[in-house]
Amino acid sequence: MPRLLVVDDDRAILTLAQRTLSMVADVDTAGNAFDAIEMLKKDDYDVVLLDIQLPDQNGLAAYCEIREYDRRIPVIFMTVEAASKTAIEAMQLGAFDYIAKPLSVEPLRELVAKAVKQRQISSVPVAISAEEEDGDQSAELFIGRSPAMLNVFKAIGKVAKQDVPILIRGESGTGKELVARALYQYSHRYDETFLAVNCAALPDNLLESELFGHEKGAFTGAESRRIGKFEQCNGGTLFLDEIGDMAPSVQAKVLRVLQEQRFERVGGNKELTTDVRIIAATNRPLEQMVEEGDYREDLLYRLNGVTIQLPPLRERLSDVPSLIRFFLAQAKQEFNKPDLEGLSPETVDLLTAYQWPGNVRQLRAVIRRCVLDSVMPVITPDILPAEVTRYERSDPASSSIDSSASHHVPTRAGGELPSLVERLIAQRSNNVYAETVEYTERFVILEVLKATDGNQSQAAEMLGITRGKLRDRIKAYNIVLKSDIAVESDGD
Ligand SMILES: Nc1ncnc2c1ncn2[C@@H]1O[C@H](COP(=O)(O)OP(=O)(O)OP(=O)(O)O)[C@@H](O)[C@H]1O
Repeated sequence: MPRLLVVDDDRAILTLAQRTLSMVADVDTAGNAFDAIEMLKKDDYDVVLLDIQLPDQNGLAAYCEIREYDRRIPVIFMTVEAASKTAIEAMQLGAFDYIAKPLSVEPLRELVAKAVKQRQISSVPVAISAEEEDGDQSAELFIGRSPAMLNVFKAIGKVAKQDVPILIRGESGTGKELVARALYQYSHRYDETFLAVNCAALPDNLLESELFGHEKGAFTGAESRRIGKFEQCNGGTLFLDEIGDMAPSVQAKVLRVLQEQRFERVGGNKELTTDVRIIAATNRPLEQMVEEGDYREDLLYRLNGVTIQLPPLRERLSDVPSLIRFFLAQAKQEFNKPDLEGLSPETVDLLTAYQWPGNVRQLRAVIRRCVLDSVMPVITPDILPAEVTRYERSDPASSSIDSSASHHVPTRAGGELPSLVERLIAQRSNNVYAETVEYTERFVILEVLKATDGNQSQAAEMLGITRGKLRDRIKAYNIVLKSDIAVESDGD
C-alpha cells in the first residue's frame, strides 16, 4: 500500500482523511510542520497532503523544506479559497496540486491516486536488464533479451543525457511509459520534477488549460488562476503521452514551447518562459496524420529529432518466456500464492505462439489473471483466456470487437462480480476496490461498444465520457477493435 502523510492542525480533517483514504493508502497524520518533517525523515512516504496554514509555519515554507528533503514527493495542498496565492506559488515551485476545503471525498481520492501514480512514475527506478535475475530488487525491471529490445536499451543509454525532446513510438502496451521513465531517471534532470499528461484523456479545451494553465475568468468555470504543467514542471521533464491526440490550437502552443520555451496561460497575455524537457509518446501514424492535415508537420519535425521505436511483442516472441517468469514471480508474491510452481509446457507453448495484440500489457494481465484464478500449483491451458487458446482458429472478420479482455467479463451485469469479490476477500487481497471497479468498468464499456457495433464516438456519447477517455480505457483493458488490428498490422 502507498503511504500518505496528512498534515493539518484541524483534527476533523485528519480524521476525515484517515477514514476516506485508508482504502487507497496507509494514512499517517501530523498536526504541525515540525512533526511532519521529522516523520518524513524517519519514514518513506509516497504523497503528502499539506494544509496551507499550519500553526508553526506557513505551508509554502513547509513545502520548501519537504522539497529539500525529497524533491520527488508529490505534495497536495489543502486550501480554504479555491486558489490561494500560496497554492499558486507552490504550484510554480513544482507542488503536485491543490484541493479546496471543505474536502469532498471523491475528488480527494482521485487526486491522491493520481499523486501515488506520479510518485511511482518518478521514483521507482526502471532497471534496464537483459537478465531479469540480476536486477535491483526495488526496481521495476525492463525485461528483454531480443535484439530489438537490446537496441531500445542502447538508444535509452545514448540519448537519456542529451537534453533534447524525444519521441517514443510503438503500439499500445509495448512499454512506452517505461521508456519515458527510464529516460528521465538516467537524465541530468533526475532531481527535478517529472510530470506525465495523457493528451487523449482530456477534452481539447481542458488539455490546453492542463498544459498551459489559465487565468481567472478565461472560460466558464475558470473561477481562479490555474498553473499548467509546463509552468509547474520548469526545470524538469514532461511526459506527453498520446501526443497524436491534440487539437491544432494545442499543437501550435506545444510547438512554440519546443521552439522558444515560451507560452501564455489560456486567457492570459503575459508571456511566460519555461525550461522543460519533453518526452512524447504515440501509437498513432503521425506522418499519415500530417498528410491528411490532422497534424502539424513542423511539430512532427520538432518531435521527431530523436525517436525510439518499440517493437510489438509479436515481433520479439523470444522475450515472452522471460516476461512470463517476471510477471509470474510478481503476481505470485502480490497475490500471496506460495504454492504456485509455474506453468505447464503446453501453457507456455500457447503463450509463446499467441500474437499479443495488446502487447506486454496484455501478457501481464493474462498472467496475473491466471495466478489469481489458479487453484492448482501448476497453471494449465484450461485457465488461459479464450482468445489465447482459440488463437489459431480465430476469425478476425467475425465481429467488430474482439474483446480480448472479455474472457472474464460477465455476459450479464454483475454476473461474476460477487464471486470475484468473494475470492479477493478470501485471498486477503489489498486491492479489492481497484480490481472490482476495473471489472465493472470493463464490463460496461464492452457492452456499450457491442451495442454501438464498435463505434467509439457513439459509445463515448452513450457512456457520457470523452472519446479520448474511451480510447484510453479501451487500451487499458485490451479491448481490441477489429479496425485497430488492421491498423496495427500495417505498422504504426
Ligand atoms: N519490457 C518490459 N518489461 C517489463 N514490463 C513491461 C515491459 N514492457 C511493458 N511492461 C509493462 O507493461 C505494461 C504496459 O506498459 P506501458 O504502460 O509502458 O505501455 P505503453 O506503450 O505506454 O502503453 P499505452 O500506449 O497504452 O499507454 C506496464 O505494466 C509495464 O510495466
